Amino acid sequence: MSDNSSPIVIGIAGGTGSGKTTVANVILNRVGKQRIAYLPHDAYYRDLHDLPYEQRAAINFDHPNSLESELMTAHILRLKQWEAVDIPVYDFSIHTRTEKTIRVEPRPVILVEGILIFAEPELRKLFDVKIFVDTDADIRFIRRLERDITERGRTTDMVVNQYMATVRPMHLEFVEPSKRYAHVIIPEGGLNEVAMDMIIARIEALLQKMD
Ligand SMILES: Nc1ncnc2c1ncn2[C@@H]1O[C@H](COP(=O)(O)OP(=O)(O)O)[C@@H](O)[C@H]1O
Ligand SMILES: O=c1ccn([C@@H]2O[C@H](COP(=O)(O)O)[C@@H](O)[C@H]2O)c(=O)[nH]1
Repeated sequence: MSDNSSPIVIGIAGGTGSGKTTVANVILNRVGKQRIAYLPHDAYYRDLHDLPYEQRAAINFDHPNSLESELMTAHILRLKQWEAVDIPVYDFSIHTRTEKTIRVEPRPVILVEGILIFAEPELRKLFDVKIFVDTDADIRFIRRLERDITERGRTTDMVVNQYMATVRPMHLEFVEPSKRYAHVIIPEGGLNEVAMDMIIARIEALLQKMD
């Protein structure tokens, strides 16, 4: 938990396509980007550039081991000490990290998003507020199909095969059970105004305690 002088850490988990980024964007817009250090867990997929593309594409990206969560944990701890961090930049179309990094400055709120952030005990214990975005699997799959084809360079077959081989089983094994750790479960994600108002009010109250 944060003391009065360290940033508040908020986690947003939920299945692929559930609306995590949308919830994060509502928080960023309503609380103000200038008050938030934003860390997507997606940025911490392991660097696989030593492997050929075919081997990279076959990796189970929905298992906790595919992410360098220890680096994210270290970054959150540094941001909590008001130190800046350089986070990796990941390229989903080729399944590996780029050589670029992005500087994230310390801010009063640290906002963390990802499918597996509550499944990792070391990460989970850092959050002051844990939000789980709950969306039916059929809706999530349709959203993912559209997104992976338009933004991540995939074909329908690739999306369907990956979903059946790893996305769905890992969701059932790791993501869905991690819902039990959430303080708040939001149906409808960022478009759920009542839930978003309550979350924003809580964040504002925590920020006031820091002033
Ligand atoms: N409540 C909602 N109703 C309809 N569409 C939504 C809703 N929340 C998110 N979306 C859309 O679904 C897609 C996936 O949402 P996103 O927030 O990127 O999910 P995630 O980050 O969990 O993968 C996006 O195109 C987004 O605009
Ligand atoms: O190289 C990669 C790395 C990850 N993925 C998939 O990304 C999703 C998580 O991102 P969301 O934005 O929450 O959907 C995860 O289900 C991985 O399967 C990938 O396809 N390739």
